[in-house]
Amino acid sequence: MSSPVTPDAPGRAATQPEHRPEAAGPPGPGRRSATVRRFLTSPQALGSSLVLAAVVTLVVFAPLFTAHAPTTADLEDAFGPPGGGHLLGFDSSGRDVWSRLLYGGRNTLGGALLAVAVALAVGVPSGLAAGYYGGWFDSLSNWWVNLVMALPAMVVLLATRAVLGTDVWVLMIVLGVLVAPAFYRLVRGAVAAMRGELYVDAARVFGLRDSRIIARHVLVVVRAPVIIQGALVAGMAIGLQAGLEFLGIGSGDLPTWGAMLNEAFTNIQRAPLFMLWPGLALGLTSATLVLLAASLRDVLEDRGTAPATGRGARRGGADAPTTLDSAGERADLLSVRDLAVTYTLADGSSREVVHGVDLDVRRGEVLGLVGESGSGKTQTAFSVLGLLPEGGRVSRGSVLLDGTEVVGSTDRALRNLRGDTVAYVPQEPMSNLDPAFTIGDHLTEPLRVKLGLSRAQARERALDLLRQVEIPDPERTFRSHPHQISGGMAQRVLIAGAVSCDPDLLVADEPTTALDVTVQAEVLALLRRLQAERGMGVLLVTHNLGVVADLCDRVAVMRDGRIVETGTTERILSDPREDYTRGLLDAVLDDTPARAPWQPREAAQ
Ligand SMILES: Nc1ncnc2c1ncn2[C@@H]1O[C@H](COP(=O)(O)OP(=O)(O)OP(=O)(O)O)[C@@H](O)[C@H]1O
Repeated sequence: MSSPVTPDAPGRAATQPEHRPEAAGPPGPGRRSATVRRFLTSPQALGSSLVLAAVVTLVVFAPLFTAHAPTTADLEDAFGPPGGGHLLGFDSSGRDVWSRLLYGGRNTLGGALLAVAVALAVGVPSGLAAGYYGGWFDSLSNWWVNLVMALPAMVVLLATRAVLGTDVWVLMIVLGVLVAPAFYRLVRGAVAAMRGELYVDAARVFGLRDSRIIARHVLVVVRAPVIIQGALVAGMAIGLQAGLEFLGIGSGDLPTWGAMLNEAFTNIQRAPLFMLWPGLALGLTSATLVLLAASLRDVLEDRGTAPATGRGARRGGADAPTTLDSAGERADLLSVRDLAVTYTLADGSSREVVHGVDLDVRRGEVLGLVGESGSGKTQTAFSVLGLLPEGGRVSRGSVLLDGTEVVGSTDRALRNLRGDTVAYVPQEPMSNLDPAFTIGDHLTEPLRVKLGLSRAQARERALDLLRQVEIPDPERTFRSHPHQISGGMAQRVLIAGAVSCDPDLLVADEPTTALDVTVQAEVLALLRRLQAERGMGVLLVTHNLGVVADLCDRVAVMRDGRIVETGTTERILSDPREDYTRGLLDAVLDDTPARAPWQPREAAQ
């Protein structure tokens, strides 16, 4: 147990925490403009995108750059040299090479684009769903992906040609399906890694839908790697398609760079230069795509990354026996009865970690849930929020929140409760803020979604909330990213977010544990003031009896997954009936150095 801290100066919430130096991350104008700036100052990124843009322009606007049709043949012109408006001369059938190069590029690039689009359409949504939801869909899609990856692409394409014909577009669709696993694996891995991040939970607690969380928090994470992979796959598709055409497997009558190569190869003795133009076009485009992918990786991935503090990181392990306290009439705001939480472990066995908990929080009341680490406080709190970690479930009991049963509720019903009936203040403020978004984004999103405010109204309200939580420079903080503010400020921001939709109940899980001692006192004072002003009920999870003494009306003491004693704070602190509670109190006295009576800081120095 970390050493308990009793707030020194109740009621005084100073404004001391300041912005962190800009050196901690990209400065001022925000990450988007920093990314653009990085892109524009990278010669490789700029050069490759300019070359690609030139190729695409030539190909897309082919009629503007050539007056000749790519299929008009005149055998009299066969192998004719450049001249008379024919920039690169004639091929073996007397067709204009320049025009075939431009129109052929349309089919080659269009085919590659189709393959990438199919791969994205198949790979990204399935990767998102498998990574985010896991479960049977994940198992099934992994099996399918392994199967597809085991198939040799060229053989499948040859078989497709035999069955479905020589249409190059059909071949590209099949190629798209074959390369979709590259996107699937990339996205699934990234999403599964961030699924446990606390800011994803925080977004859920704000009552946001899964689709919105995925669009807002998850897609942002995979956006950069998907773009990079897209450029690489496009280069690969161009190469594969040209290879097929070169082997004479594609549709011979459609001009493509691969078909031009094939035709040039058959005449290599007579006109070796024929190989040059399609080879150059293919080489230049593929090399440009690879260079562009590499520079996009440097530009896009040079961003702040989420602090890797998944929720699993702070869990311990223990199991144990039984006893129960409290019951009687159920409170109007939160009433928990006989709550049990069970985890399914990796070996398939089950483990009950909360064993029949009863709890009540009345409107405007602050209940402290105390107990040593691993006693089940957080599991109880997560059950109230309907937000148990993966593998955990409420295996028994009832959680009535403002008259609505949380246990067994649909996602929709839970979303309706979160934000305006119940809100959450977490233990680790930084992990609960998505590093890709500004503080303003974090605060305005729930206001717009839950309260239906316009962008301008949400901004005003968010700034007002920042003022209420005593952030010194609200405008600046609004524009800042999480890494630009201190932990204390981040916790104030999360408290502002939690009270933004006027919840009836605030669940605060060790809200000051991750903060340093001086900031702890300020954040507690802030919570006390907001609770009093708004008349909120609070379920305060803590192991710190000092915090309990300062904030709580009543206390429930938890041990090994059970409530062992409940009572008013005064009674529990002055006359504990259980040895365990007495032990907790003794630990506070043992751990805390003897202190002189409180006096103002200046006087104490
Ligand atoms: N994902 C999990 N799988 C299995 N058991 C878990 C999991 N998460 C928590 N537990 C177990 O549940 C019990 C209660 O954990 P809980 O996090 O509620 O404790 P706590 O009192 O909040 O402690 P702390 O203050 O350290 O967070 C512990 O024995 C823990 O090992």
